[in-house]
Amino acid sequence: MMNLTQLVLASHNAGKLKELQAMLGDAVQLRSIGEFSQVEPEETGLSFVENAILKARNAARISGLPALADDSGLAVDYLGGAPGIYSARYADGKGDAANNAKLLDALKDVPDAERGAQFVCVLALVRHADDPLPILCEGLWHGRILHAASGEHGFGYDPLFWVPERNVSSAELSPADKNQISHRARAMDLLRQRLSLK
Ligand SMILES: O=P(O)(O)OP(=O)(O)OP(=O)(O)OC[C@H]1O[C@@H](n2cnc3c(O)ncnc32)[C@H](O)[C@@H]1O
Ligand SMILES: [Mg+2]
Repeated sequence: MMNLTQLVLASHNAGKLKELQAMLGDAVQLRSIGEFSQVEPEETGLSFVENAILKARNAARISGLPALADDSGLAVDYLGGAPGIYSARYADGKGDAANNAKLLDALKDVPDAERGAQFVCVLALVRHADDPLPILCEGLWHGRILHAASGEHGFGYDPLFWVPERNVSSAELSPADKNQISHRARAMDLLRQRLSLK
């Protein structure tokens, strides 16, 4: 088994780093790829899996450390799974607020019953840049897209994602609660099992 006291997280998203480090606890220290490079790799894959592997390999190459990547996004039923792997770029790189505004507009007048969506998270772990056997773990979180933003916690699309288990938006969940039930939490549970971490 690999020595995993230190991993580089192949992400420039501070929200992901915070959540993943909280889930891992003290056993594994996540170092941001931002310590090594500010250049973000182009996400050229057509699936979450491809993009997660691409980001993990890139970070391992740059840092010389084993690397964990998180490729995630929001798949909306009414939009045939969009924005999906393009979630971060949905409003052409103008950021979270613009992404949320565009999504609300795309679902204007769509009734609740047709506003189903899932958050998706794929975690990829490589021991080194050319690792032929990346560990892949996926987590899904089912919910619905609200008609207006609500809540201040989290990041990205959280203010628009209604969580049926709690009857609030995911931005209204405490960070600890989100980290128990989110797509990312589910993927991380699987990863911990694969690595025999507790
Ligand atoms: O690629 P890295 O550097 O990791 O950072 P990123 O923000 O570009 O990450 P992705 O390419 O995986 O795109 C993820 C998109 O999905 C959104 N997203 C992912 N997880 C989320 C969560 O838990 N809550 C809200 N939005 C989330 C996020 O805001 C982005 O728009
Ligand atoms: Mg990205």
